[in-house]
Amino acid sequence: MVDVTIIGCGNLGSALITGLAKAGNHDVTAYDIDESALERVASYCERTTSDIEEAATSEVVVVAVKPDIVETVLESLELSADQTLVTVAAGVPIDFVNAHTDATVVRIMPNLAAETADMAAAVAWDEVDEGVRALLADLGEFVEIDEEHMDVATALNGSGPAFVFYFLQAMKRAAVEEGLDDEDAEVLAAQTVKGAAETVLRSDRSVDELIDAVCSPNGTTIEGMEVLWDSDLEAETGDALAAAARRSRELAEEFEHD
Ligand SMILES: NC(=O)C1=CN([C@@H]2O[C@H](COP(=O)(O)OP(=O)(O)OC[C@H]3O[C@@H](n4cnc5c(N)ncnc54)[C@H](OP(=O)(O)O)[C@@H]3O)[C@@H](O)[C@H]2O)C=CC1
Ligand SMILES: O=C(O)[C@@H]1CCC=N1
Repeated sequence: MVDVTIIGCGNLGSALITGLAKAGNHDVTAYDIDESALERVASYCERTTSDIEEAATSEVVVVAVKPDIVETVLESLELSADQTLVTVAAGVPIDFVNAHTDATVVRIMPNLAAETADMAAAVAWDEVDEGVRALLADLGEFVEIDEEHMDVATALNGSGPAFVFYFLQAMKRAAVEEGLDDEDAEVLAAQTVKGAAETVLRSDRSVDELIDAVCSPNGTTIEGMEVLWDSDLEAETGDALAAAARRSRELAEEFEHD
């Protein structure tokens, strides 16, 4: 059992706590200044606290507050060199966190699918931290990257779930327009996205080969694919990803000027 504290139990922190509870390999302490946030996660963790000193005793401490609150939290956290501090905040550089703590700093870009242990995460570290590796492995898939690529990871797998939710909803709405029941359309759209993603992860075939495999000659799929290939969807998706990455770089600049 690795002792983990999650500081900030909002959207992301609560997803991490719920996912870790399912995996069952961590002793989790939840810390937040908002009592109602602690109440919402209480059944998924060993203890909740609003005492920062109690929160600071774990081997791994994850700071999951908004980027502009990170400095305040770091200033109140007394960690030692044998502890690990995990930062998840968009745009907050490792150097900035290092300047505020004696702990080993690991930067990750997680996502909301931590809740179901289907998280995609990118991690940047000077050397592998076994405690964090075990935590990430429990919550889904992760890749190791250089910190300079954190902005694009933030756009791809941090913001990415929102982009996919949007596409899923567009598919669902179109099916409802065609007459399908709302709930049935949601189940079919969501399971289709999940199954397609799982197929990409598990298959040896490329995405183009998989598209080909669905497109029967003179069948239905090719009619829909012709519409997508003729549209601006690929370029617009690229623009969305670039906008999110640009914002991550902007946030980082704010910390560099501190
Ligand atoms: N949401 C996402 O999908 C992802 C988020 N992230 C990163 O995770 C971080 C958190 O995002 P998110 O969960 O969406 O934010 P939320 O606002 O949902 O959660 C933050 C939580 O921290 C609490 N909080 C505020 N100040 C303090 C403090 N001083 N000490 C402890 N807790 C505090 C907030 O309380 P209150 O509401 O009362 O202010 C809230 O409960 C961000 O840095 C973001 O960049 C990374 C990847 C994905
Ligand atoms: O929107 C944000 O800033 C955070 C970081 C990635 C996902 N949510």
